Order: sequence, then structure tokens, then C-alpha cells
Amino acid sequence: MKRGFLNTSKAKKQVDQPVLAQPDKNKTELTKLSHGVVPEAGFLPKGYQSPKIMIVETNPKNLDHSPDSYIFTTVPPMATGVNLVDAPGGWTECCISGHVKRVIYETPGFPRVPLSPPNGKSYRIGKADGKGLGMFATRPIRAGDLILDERPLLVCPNGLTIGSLLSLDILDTTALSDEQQRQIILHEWGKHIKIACDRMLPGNRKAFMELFNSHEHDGTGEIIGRIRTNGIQCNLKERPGAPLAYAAIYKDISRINHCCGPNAMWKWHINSFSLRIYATRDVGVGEEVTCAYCDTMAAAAERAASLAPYGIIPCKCSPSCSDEAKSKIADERRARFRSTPIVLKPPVAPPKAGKAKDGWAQPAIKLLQEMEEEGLEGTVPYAQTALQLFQVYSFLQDIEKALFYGYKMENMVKIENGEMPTAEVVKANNHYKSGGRWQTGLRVNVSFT
Ligand SMILES: C[S@@+](CC[C@H](N)C(=O)[O-])C[C@H]1O[C@@H](n2cnc3c(N)ncnc32)[C@H](O)[C@@H]1O
Repeated sequence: MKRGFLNTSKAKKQVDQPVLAQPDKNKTELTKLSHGVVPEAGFLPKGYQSPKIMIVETNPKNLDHSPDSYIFTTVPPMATGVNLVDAPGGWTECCISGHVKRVIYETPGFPRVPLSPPNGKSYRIGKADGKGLGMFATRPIRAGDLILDERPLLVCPNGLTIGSLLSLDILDTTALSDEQQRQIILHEWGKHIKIACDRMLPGNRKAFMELFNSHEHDGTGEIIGRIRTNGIQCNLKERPGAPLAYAAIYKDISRINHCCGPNAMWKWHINSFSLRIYATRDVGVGEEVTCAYCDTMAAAAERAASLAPYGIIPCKCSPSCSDEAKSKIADERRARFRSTPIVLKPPVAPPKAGKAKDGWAQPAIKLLQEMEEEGLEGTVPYAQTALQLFQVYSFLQDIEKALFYGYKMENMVKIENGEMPTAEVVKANNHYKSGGRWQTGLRVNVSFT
């Protein structure tokens, strides 16, 4: 919670949580939780009896669980008494379903050790103006570089369904207000996840409890408050029809602040059970490393609604983000970027005398430049536009420009695939030249000269 917040007009209850949804008639969907200041916060309904949790200890390597029972376990599996020195990459305390545990263990290559960035550590955690702490580059980082690959401290469901409580016959929702239902969910969710937190090594638990909590005034307890503030959704495939997704909380990655035009992006890898942070453009020494907590292509109002539950009210990512005139231009641009991508077609005849050979590529060049001005290098439309330009200049046999746009596209491909060659290797091997488009380009171009 930021200082002074309670005194502003925004100090009122707001109900919105992107990872959670309203309970439906079948009572199997996640309930939206409140944020901001909730007057009823912390009050459970009179006479409410919290159900008892029954815990049975089993071998951590056991995969023979019922798909829909929840298990407290470490990933990768750790024998008791092991410490971090014996476990490269560390381990994650998890509350996951039997189904998800199987999915993890059956992933080819699991459990590989998280990657070490090729040139060592390149960041520090420090004060970020008006945003608490943040991550900052300690040396120049190139677009496409891996900044860090980190295993979470904790992975757990990103909510609780009112249905799961109803099935225990402990609640009659007709007698409860919506807010009372939400407070029960927060209470029960916190009670369960505390079990995973208590299992953490003391150092990890300390790091977890030192994370920022933006949910101090809405009835969310100190553990769930940190999950709601810092949780990053991880793509663990739950069984079909299951309402829950999973949130992961990290020691360092959870210090990365949001930016609407970020210079880095995250990518979850199940085989190393870790999240990789890659630079999407060059990052200078001292510059803050930022990622997007929401869809950066969305309009400003939509982004603001998605960011509020993380305690970001308003977004302070750049002076222009909250500037109304600049936001209007950015919204107009994003609407264009979201629409059908430009498809460049080679002209049917050679350019007239005195006209540039690449005049027909100008709309894409302009679009790419605008996306760079908005900081949207980590998006699919950016990679698609760079690919078009790579193809245009391949077609025109302008090797220098083809590689210039090829790099931009390659950074995204490398991040997506994880293990692609670096730009230097690509350049040295000229591997584009073996591609069909390069060959076609060469052939078609012959008729122009
Ligand atoms: C996941 S934490 C990021 C690390 C956090 N700054 C810290 O001190 O640990 C999310 C919190 O950081 C702050 N924050 C992140 N990005 C922000 C932004 N663009 N504008 C304003 N506050 C931001 C908000 O307080 C938010 O609740």
C-alpha cells in the first residue's frame, strides 16, 4: 500500500481480479476478490466454523495421487534435511493437484537445472522511483539476452472456489453477503497456503515475507496478500474443466515492476520448473528492467483495470503513461497494431527511375518504428512486422538491411524457442540464405535488373 493512498478518492473497495472469476451456478469457478479498502475486511460470519485440514505424509516421488487431490510437495522432489548447497537451482514449495504433479514429472527433460545467463549476473535490486523496489541492469544487456532463470519460492492455486467450500457443507451461501463469501475464501485460501510457506527453508520464507504486499486493507492475510501482489501465472496444465490456474512467487523476479512498454519478458519452462527473463531490447547500465503484468497491446483504460488488483493505481511506468494526450495517441496506435498485420507484396513492375527500390516497404518500416516508440518489441505483431521486412530486403538482396530486421525478429524467436542461436551466430552462419524466402527473393529479383 502506498503512503497517502487511504486519503485519496481511490481509497474505496474495488472488486476486480484478472486471474479470478465470479462463482457460477455450478459453484466451480473462482470468485473475484476485493481490493482497495474493504470496511468488512477481516470479519468472518458469526458462527463460521473453518473445516479441519487432514494431512497425510507420502513419499515425495510418489505420482500415484488422485488427479484432483491437492498435494504439498517440493519440485523437484527433495529429501528432508537437504539444503540449498546440495540442490543447484533450489526447489519450489508447491500446492498442486495430483494431475499437475504427474504433468510436471512426465515432462521430457524434467528436472533440468535452470540456465545460467552466459555472461553472469547482470542486475541488482534497488529503489525504483515511486514504485518501491525494482530490478536494475548492472551492465549492458543485449536484446534477446537471458537476464535470469529462477525457480519460484512458491507455486499454488491462484484462488479458491466457493464451490470447493460448499461441497464440504460448511456454508449456506444464501445467508452470506458477497463480501462475507469473499472473506471466507481469503481465510481458507490463506490457511491452506500457510502449510506450504511453513515448509520453506527459513531463508526462503524470510525472502517471501519481505516481498511487497499491496492488499493490507481488504481482508487479505499476509501470505495471500503477497501472492495477489506478486503472483505470476505459470502455465501448468490443470485437468480439463478444473477452474484453477497456478501462481508462482519469486525472490528476485517478483521485484520486477510493470511497464506498458517493457524492455523484458518472461517465459515459463516446465522442464526446469523456472521462469526465464529475456531482454526484448537493449538495456543500458542503471536502466530499470521491466516486464508487462497485462496485455501491452490493450488500450490504456483496459490496462489500468488489469493493473489495479496488483496495487498499481495509477501506473507510473513512464511520465507519458498517465499523460492524457499521449495516452490518446498510444491508444490509437495500439488499435492499429492490433488490427490485421501489414502484408507487403512485391510490386509487379520495377520502380520508376529515381524512386527507391524499397518504397513499398515504407508502411511496415513506419509501423515497426512506432512499435519501438511504444516499447512493444516483445509482441507478436512486432515480430511479424520485422519478419516481413526481413523478407522484403531478402527479396531486394539488401543483405545489410535483411540482417538488420532479421535480428529484430530473431530475438523474439530465440525467446520463444529458448535455445536458438544468438544474433552473432546467425550473422556468422548467414543461415537465412538457406531459407526458401531468401532463395525465392533472389530469383524474383533477377527480373528487376
Ligand atoms: C510485483 S511487485 C513489484 C516489486 C515491488 N515494487 C517491490 O517493491 O517489491 C508489484 C508492486 O510494485 C509496484 N509497481 C509495480 N509496477 C508499477 C508501476 N508501473 N507503477 C506503479 N507501481 C508499480 C506496485 O506497488 C505493485 O503493487
